[in-house]
Amino acid sequence: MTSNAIRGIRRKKSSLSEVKVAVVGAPGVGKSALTVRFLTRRYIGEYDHQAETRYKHEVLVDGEPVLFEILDTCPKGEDELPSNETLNWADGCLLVYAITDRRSFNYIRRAKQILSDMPLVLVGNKGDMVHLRQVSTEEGEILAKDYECWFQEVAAAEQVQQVGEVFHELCREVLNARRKNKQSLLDRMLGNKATTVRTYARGKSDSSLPKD
Ligand SMILES: Nc1nc2c(ncn2[C@@H]2O[C@H](COP(=O)(O)OP(=O)(O)OP(=O)(O)O)[C@@H](O)[C@H]2O)c(=O)[nH]1
Repeated sequence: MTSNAIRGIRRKKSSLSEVKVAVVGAPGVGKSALTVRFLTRRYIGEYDHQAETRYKHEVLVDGEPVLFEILDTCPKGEDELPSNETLNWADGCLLVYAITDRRSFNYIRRAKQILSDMPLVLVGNKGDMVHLRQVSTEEGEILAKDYECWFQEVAAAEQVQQVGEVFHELCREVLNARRKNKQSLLDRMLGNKATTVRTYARGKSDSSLPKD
């Protein structure tokens, strides 16, 4: 392999962003169906797993390579909220409820109370089951406005592109938040430096002033 090729691979690897996503929601809302849809483009109707599952998946988001780490959480019941370990691990959360299940919408409100200030996307799944709807689209929109996050109703059972977009949007939010944090850190550092320079300059000019 030529040295140019090696440099190319190194550059590509270093530009790969890693984004850790926790998929959070009450039992049975379709967390696994959404995750598997995004990972494989397939719909798995019955996904029997008893424990949380972690996946890695590399995709292009807006033309940039991103390595997703996705934690498909698996609460044992409606009272089990995501653990601190999960929340500390995640860069962002996909909050999933089913439009056919009012209690799963209430689960999201309870889960949100323990979330730190992190990028979120709110998803109302099972959008194909409108005849069994218990949560209106407006309620989803109002909650998302309250959380200042992106919201979409989807159907893991029927949609591929829309489900992918939900994950992509969360990725954009995470990368934006990361950029903002970096920028504010940089501003703070530059701000401190500027203060130092100013102090030094004044000191110098003060000492060069003729004394009365
Ligand atoms: N009609 C319909 N059914 C869905 C959809 N998404 C998931 N389901 C069904 O809902 C049930 C639960 O889906 P899962 O993906 O296992 O839900 P989960 O949130 O991962 O459940 P837990 O692992 O128990 O927390 C399954 O029977 C799925 O086939 C959807 O978009 N539409």
